[in-house]
Amino acid sequence: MKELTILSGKGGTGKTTVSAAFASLASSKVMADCDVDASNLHLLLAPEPRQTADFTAMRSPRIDAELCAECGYCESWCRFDAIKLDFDDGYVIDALACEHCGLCALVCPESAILMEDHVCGAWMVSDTRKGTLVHARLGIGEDNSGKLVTLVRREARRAAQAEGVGLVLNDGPPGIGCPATAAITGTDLVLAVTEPTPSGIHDLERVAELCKHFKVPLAVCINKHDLDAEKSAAIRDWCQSSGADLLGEIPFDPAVTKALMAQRSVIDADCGPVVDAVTGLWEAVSARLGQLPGSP
Ligand SMILES: Nc1ncnc2c1ncn2[C@@H]1O[C@H](COP(=O)(O)OP(=O)(O)OP(=O)(O)O)[C@@H](O)[C@H]1O
Ligand code: SF4
Repeated sequence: MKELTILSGKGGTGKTTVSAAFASLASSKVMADCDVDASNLHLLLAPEPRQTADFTAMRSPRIDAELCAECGYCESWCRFDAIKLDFDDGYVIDALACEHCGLCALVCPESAILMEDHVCGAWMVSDTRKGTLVHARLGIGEDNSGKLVTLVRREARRAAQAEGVGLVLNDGPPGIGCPATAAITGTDLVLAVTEPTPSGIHDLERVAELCKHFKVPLAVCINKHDLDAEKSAAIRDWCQSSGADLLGEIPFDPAVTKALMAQRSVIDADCGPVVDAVTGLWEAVSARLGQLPGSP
């Protein structure tokens, strides 16, 4: 089984546009929406959930006032200043400052601090007109998005195995933080969708560093390449000098936004020259995946 993760660093470069197009072009695959903070692939795929489950993760610690000896040990260890002495309530935890590291529970000599799980989101396995989609929803203000991305990927691989499907397509999150890291570790190939803008180029370099660190091969696609010829040339040069495979370039076309507003992929909406560009990109990505170790 092969796993492709589509990333960008900068948000809004066209990850979901490309992921939805690949979902239309790949004959056999399971899709995973790894943008759990602001998922939007489901808007294009009209999923019908066939399995729904709670996502539980570690919450803020709770101090049991009965057991607490008010020694102040936890306060002195907490590097986030999240534990304070309240003259009425004894030692209390500031939920906004707490980073859930759990150190206080480890150091408390009275075992007075409890770490409890709570429901902070949900994940779903759904039927769509393009095949199975695994997606998730993180509650407002909740942490643990990296953990939820890992869960979504695991369930997508599980579904692919059960269905005898050889490809998992991950629509990745923006940025290079914890959710992006969780979306690329152990994946076979990252396709970075970039655009010819200063932040597009800057964030492409950051994605490349991340891929290098986790030893994941990087391929690149320039979306809206005709909006700035000079910056697109700079991206081509960068790909050549850094050894990243430039696998395709997609022109700007207002029909793309119209297609997405009609909840259709650019392939299904037959978006003129964009269709040829994305089809060529998909063929190049498939060929690249086929050359990777472990391919039939
Ligand atoms: N080639 C293109 N021509 C014209 N508009 C485009 C093109 N590609 C993407 N867009 C538009 O850019 C916007 C962002 O695209 P998309 O949602 O695919 O990006 P994203 O990287 O998934 O964003 P996010 O980081 O928010 O998930 C959308 O309005 C889309 O219609
Ligand atoms: S370390 Fe334990 S006993 Fe000491 S103040 Fe903190 S919660 Fe109370």
